[in-house]
Amino acid sequence: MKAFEMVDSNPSSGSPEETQNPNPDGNAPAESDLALDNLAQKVQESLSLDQRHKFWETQPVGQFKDIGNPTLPEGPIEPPTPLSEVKQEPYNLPNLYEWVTCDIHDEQMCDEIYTLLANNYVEDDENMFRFNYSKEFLRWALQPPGYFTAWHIGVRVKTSKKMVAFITGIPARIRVRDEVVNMAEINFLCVHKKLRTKRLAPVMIKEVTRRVHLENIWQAAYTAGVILPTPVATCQYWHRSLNPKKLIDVGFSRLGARMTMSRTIKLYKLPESTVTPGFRKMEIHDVPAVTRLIRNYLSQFIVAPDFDENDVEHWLLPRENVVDSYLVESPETHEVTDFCSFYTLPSSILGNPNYSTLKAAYSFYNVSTATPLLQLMNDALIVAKQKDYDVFNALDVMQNESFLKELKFGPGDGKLHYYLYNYRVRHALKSSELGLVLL
Ligand SMILES: CCCCCCCCCCCCCC(=O)SCCNC(=O)CCNC(=O)[C@H](O)C(C)(C)COP(=O)(O)OP(=O)(O)OC[C@H]1O[C@@H](n2cnc3c(N)ncnc32)[C@H](O)[C@@H]1OP(=O)(O)O
Repeated sequence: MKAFEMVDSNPSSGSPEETQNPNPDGNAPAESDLALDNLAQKVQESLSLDQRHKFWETQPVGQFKDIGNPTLPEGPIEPPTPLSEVKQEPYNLPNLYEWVTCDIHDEQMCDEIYTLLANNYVEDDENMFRFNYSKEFLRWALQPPGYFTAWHIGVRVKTSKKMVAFITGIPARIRVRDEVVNMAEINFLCVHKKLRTKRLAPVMIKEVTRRVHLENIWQAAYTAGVILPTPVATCQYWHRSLNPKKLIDVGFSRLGARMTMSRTIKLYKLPESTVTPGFRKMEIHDVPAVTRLIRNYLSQFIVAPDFDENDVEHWLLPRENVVDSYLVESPETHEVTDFCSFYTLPSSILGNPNYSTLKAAYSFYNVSTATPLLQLMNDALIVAKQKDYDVFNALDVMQNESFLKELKFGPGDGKLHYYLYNYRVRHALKSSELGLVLL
């Protein structure tokens, strides 16, 4: 999942003239406002560090009180328990509700999950946009090689059978420094708006943990927009306008100071076609070459997935309206030298009379060896524009910082925190030390 990141409006941060996230007064904020914003965020973060976390304090995760303690070793926090000691029955839910294992192949089940998420999943702080994961996307996200149906967990109202909560896990091999760890990636935690703050989320998390343990897996990775004990890294989203007029009309971004609409449109204009010779869509026969390229590239990061060919075929082979992948095949040697990819995650635009959907592309995995990363990503922007996306989003993970400002991305105002369950890292990592993108 991603926090919804609306954009900071700091015109001096190297972001383009059109700044994003509207100010109520419609004026560009003064530097002093920005300093106050930063201060407010720091205060918020430290308050969150002081806050008690009744549930998270009981879990094998890095605790705030242990931050910076040099005596604690890196690695698993708790050893695995014998499988025979893992609780065999599901956790108790409040009486009105029941567990359901979700077979996402089932069209009706997929509809129910889609509807729950489309109406209740992540929104931005101002409740202007809500993630609208498509059904094809959910099927892709939940069925990687070796997935477990038992890890796709719903909660229904017993009487009406209405789906009111959801959480998922998928298996993944994730490398932390030299150690490849079998983990679960946890995502799509959602409780219906009418059932919030009733402590249902901790039960959902305990139940998915139990089901992951039953497969003899003891670690997990997840991301959240909220601060919990304790992030292993904190990233920022950046946004590159492709359709600035629409983004301004729907309140995603606003006209920069001293900018007109026509100047803004000109600022974000991209060439009609890509510029790199040999740039083409990835095909199935490219899987071995792309796997080699990506494995080699990801080896430089402290935390990264350990992709094999099956993973690359699943996660990176293009799927219409789900994931797009392009590569550069050298016209001379036919060697695959560069790769870029993005996934499709639209957002519903809430309460706008003219527009209902924001079409967003999210940068996924990118590797450059022969083509400068800047040029490769500019080509990715060009194809995204050709395909009618409104905005191209990227986190500041991997080497993304090297192209964000120059390619006219503007910084978002939210943060995305990365977490590991039952795995301690000694120091918080820089976002550029992360080689992992979760959906
Ligand atoms: C080995 C295998 C391990 C597998 C498990 C690994 C861990 C996986 C962890 C899950 C990774 C999920 C990754 C994603 O999908 S992140 C996406 C989360 N979803 C949304 O933001 C959608 C909109 N929001 C909601 O649906 C609800 O607000 C949710 C469901 C988020 C909370 O429901 P509600 O608002 O009704 O609250 P409550 O009264 O039931 O429960 C309150 C407790 O829940 C803690 N809380 C709140 N938000 C989150 C959050 N995003 N991750 C973890 N914990 C969270 C909170 O700090 C408090 O605990 P504590 O502070 O008192 O201690």
